[in-house]
Amino acid sequence: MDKSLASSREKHRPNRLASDLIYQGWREEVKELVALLNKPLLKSLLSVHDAVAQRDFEPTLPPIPDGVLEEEEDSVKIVSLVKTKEPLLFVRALFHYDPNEDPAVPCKNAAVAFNRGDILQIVSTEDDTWWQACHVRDDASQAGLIPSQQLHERRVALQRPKALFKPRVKPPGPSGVGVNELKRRLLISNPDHYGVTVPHTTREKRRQENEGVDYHFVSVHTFEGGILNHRFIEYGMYKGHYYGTSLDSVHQVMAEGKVCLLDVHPSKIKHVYTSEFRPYVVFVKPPQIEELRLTRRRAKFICDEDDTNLVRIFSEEDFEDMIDLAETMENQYGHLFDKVIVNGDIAVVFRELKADLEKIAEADIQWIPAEWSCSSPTKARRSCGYLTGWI
Ligand SMILES: Nc1ncnc2c1ncn2[C@@H]1O[C@H](COP(=O)(O)OP(=O)(O)OP(=O)(O)O)[C@@H](O)[C@H]1O
Repeated sequence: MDKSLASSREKHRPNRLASDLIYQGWREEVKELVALLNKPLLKSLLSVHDAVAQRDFEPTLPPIPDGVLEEEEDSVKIVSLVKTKEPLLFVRALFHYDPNEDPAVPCKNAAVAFNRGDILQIVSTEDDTWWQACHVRDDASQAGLIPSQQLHERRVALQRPKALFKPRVKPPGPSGVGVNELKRRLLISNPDHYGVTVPHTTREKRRQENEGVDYHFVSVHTFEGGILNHRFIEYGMYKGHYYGTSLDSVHQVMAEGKVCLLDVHPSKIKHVYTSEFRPYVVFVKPPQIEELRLTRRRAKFICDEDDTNLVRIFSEEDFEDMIDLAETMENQYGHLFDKVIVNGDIAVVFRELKADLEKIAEADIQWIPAEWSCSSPTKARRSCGYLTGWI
């Protein structure tokens, strides 16, 4: 498309178009159109289009030095090396790094410390083990060494889960950290916006239960077919009956136009880690033990002892297990989490979570793996190193 077309669209920015259409009596359609045109994805698409139409992407070449063309040589080749303003790549850190705690870093003073969530500009990936990067938040920041993706992945793979050495911890076990409480509060706060999945089970339907509301009641044959066809995100057996959460049940919630609140063990996140679901993963972790004791004084939780569900109050041992298990999970799966919240004061935590989810829904902006930016639905392996795309 040529410049004249691009500049003609410039004149028809949403506001001008909107007032023309409102004048013609298209008020509702106009609102929808303006909302659509203001979506970040569409805006980016239009700005890329304009850049291409105006050939903005071409580097500005420096002028040819005086006298070069007057030289007597038969053929003069002018080679210009131009470094564009384009950076090598931006990444968002998925783990915390402190060179002072890293005995392997070649030079602590030449390394860059960062926290989970920081945005870094990668300057060099030439070395397999140590990359060079600087912080984006800070214009004056110097580039320095950071562990490469490969190095960090190797380190994580070598980490032994702490739980293996702690016989009291029973992963995945009842955590009681408050995931259901937060889900329940989100649902009540906006039932038109949030939804939850209906699980499948092979046990008999009880009188007060409804098919498709409490559970999908299915035969063992159907359930096992679902397992074979990888239709379950998570499943297990309790008192001789299967229970599970299927991918289809997530589709059902999404088909109603709702955000699906899904509670899964971190090891199962990979099943929904696709461009189709684009999950936003929130890890709920317990506060320090003093705050746990204080906030959970009156709380009760369901635990499974000798195959029986018991409702009981938290013991000191439950608190310690909860903290240990959360630490193990965060070490092992921290790279999969978009947000970590510490569930201390429930009212404060709920407000924070709700505001965060609303911000994401409104802005329609989320960090995603770079491979999801291509059009076909893809599964991604979120590496424990970095995420490299931002949409
Ligand atoms: N921040 C909090 N302050 C006080 N009580 C809380 C808080 N968070 C959760 N609770 C209470 O702790 C108990 C266990 O919470 P909840 O059932 O939500 O845990 P859960 O993580 O979903 O556990 P499970 O995975 O075992 O189902 C409930 O009685 C809940 O009301």
